[in-house]
Amino acid sequence: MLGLGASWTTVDLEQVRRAVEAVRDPELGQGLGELGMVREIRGGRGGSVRVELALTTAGCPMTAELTRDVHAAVAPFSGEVTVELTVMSEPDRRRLAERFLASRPRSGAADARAIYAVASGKGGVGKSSVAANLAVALARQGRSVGLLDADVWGYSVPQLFGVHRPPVALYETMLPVQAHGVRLMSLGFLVEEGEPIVWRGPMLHKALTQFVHDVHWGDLDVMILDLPPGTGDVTLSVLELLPEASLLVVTTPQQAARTVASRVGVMARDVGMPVAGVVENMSELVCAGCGEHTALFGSGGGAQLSEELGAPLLGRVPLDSALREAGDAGVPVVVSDPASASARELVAVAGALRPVRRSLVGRQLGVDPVPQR
Ligand SMILES: Nc1ncnc2c1ncn2[C@@H]1O[C@H](COP(=O)(O)OP(=O)(O)OP(=O)(O)O)[C@@H](O)[C@H]1O
Repeated sequence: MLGLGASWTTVDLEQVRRAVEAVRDPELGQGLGELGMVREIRGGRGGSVRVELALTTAGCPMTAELTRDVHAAVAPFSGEVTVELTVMSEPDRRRLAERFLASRPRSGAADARAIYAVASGKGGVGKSSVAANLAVALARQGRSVGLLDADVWGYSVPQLFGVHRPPVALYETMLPVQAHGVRLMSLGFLVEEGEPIVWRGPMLHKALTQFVHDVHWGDLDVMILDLPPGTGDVTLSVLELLPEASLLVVTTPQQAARTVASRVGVMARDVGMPVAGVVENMSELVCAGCGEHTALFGSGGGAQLSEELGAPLLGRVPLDSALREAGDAGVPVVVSDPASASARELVAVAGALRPVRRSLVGRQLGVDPVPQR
């Protein structure tokens, strides 16, 4: 109360401040109070409130979402809310970056409680679609999830999540882009849309090392890697950087696809990497009208591969136009059409995932469900 007449504010500004401080920054995933972004909060005539926030960068891509969330948080206390956005001073940005660096898990993404590297023998079998939807399904089950697009030449995470903005960079650290509850990083965020990556091996290795170690992933329950198809250099680099990863192999039911996918399994065995499971994608096509099942790409590839690799077949995702349309629209199918056959199967795969640790005696050890926080 400022005591400037009956028409002046009767709003409890301390209460408003607490509500604003509790709003989570959509990009940074932390409370605005904790991030030091809440500046002045002033009451005005007729119970109106003016909230001043300092953003990390002038071009912050999430201002609309942030403003909306602050309005919603203050609405119960005040009739009219104005949100004014300014930019942090350099010393404040530096302080925030230092705090991020100090609180960063020592090995970045490698400290995630479970790491799954999603691989395939060849391109186009739906590896990225599976990786993206598993990440979102796990996030919707309450896990903190990161998705690193290591498919450097064929990056598709920006398209699958419908985000094409660069990540926020704060001095020596970069913050993952958040979408559908998942923390994302992809080379595709750092180049112009559609621009090809023509980097040589050492540059790619350096970029991936930075993605793993220098990005502020925060405390992750699950890290999912979308590997390039096959068993090339980039795949080996990533697996070296994340030695605790277990492999998830995606294949179609087709015998030819199964054969090339089994090479990935051989590579995993050679580098001592456990295989968490196999996902068969583009299994039967189910006719929406008559319910008839058609094995467009043959059948049995997933089951055979699972037997060959001694790893469980975690699911058979049908060919489904809902999944393809969702990918084109930039909203993963588990969000856009959760009742579709493909979404239901992908959620079931997420529920069946179990990390497998390397055993000291050469035997794989199954451990309990994706660890809880
Ligand atoms: N179950 C499915 N039903 C229908 N369409 C699918 C299914 N899975 C994937 N697709 C579609 O197939 C295409 C290839 O999928 P995706 O990009 O996920 O494959 P990929 O194995 O990651 O390919 P690459 O390795 O070449 O990037 C996409 O257009 C995707 O929408």
